[in-house]
Amino acid sequence: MTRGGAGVIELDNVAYNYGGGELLSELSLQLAPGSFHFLTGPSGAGKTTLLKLCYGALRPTAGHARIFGRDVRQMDRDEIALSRRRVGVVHQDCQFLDHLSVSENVALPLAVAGQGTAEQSDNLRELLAWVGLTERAGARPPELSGGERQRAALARAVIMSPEVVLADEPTGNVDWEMSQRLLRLLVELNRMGVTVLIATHDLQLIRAAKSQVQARVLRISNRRLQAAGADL
Ligand SMILES: Nc1ncnc2c1ncn2[C@@H]1O[C@H](COP(=O)(O)OP(=O)(O)OP(=O)(O)O)[C@@H](O)[C@H]1O
Repeated sequence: MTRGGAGVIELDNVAYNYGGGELLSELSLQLAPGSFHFLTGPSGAGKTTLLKLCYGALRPTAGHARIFGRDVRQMDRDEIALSRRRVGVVHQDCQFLDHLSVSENVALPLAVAGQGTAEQSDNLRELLAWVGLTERAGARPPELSGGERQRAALARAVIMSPEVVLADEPTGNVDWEMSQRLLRLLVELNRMGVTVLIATHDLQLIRAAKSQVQARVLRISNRRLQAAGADL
């Protein structure tokens, strides 16, 4: 079976363990097209691991992970790489190449996909303006502030016009005003139809989002995924 339900990404009774006992168990998640989810839970609970299961960087040790209806177990590396063009990831540590400029880092997924220079520069200009980094296009990543890094990481995640964005602590290490700005960008993407999942410790951010978007809040607790309490 490769076809699942209606989710763009689905985890079906998934477990994961890195070799030292089960980190995630009996975990099911369906990201419906255009939905907005927050994923929370204590440090070390497995949020980053769950995100990696969602984009095929890890394969479940039990259960099924489906990306656009395809079971990850049945996808080879090439197919996973292709599906990654449809899933933008904002990594917790940004993962920039420090010897390249901001614009080169943001454009990297386009270059890897072999897309032409004219197209690249149009997309790139638009995107850098969207995240407010036009003036910083030539800077190297180590010269950026925390908020600039996070915005550059978001721009890189969406340069391939993905259908899904998975953001791992996209507002880590930035002040409240900047975290609101990043949230607005993610909400804007969602309004354009992009499915969004944000992993975050920041419960204040989740509360602030409630007035902007209808979001489902999930929490990893004791290896399992559950709906967060109404206090959030
Ligand atoms: N490659 C790995 N090999 C072995 N253990 C790992 C690996 N990656 C993560 N872990 C362990 O799995 C657990 C969950 O890590 P993960 O990064 O998924 O949690 P998290 O909820 O995202 O944490 P944080 O909120 O601190 O970022 C941690 O105990 C971590 O040490």
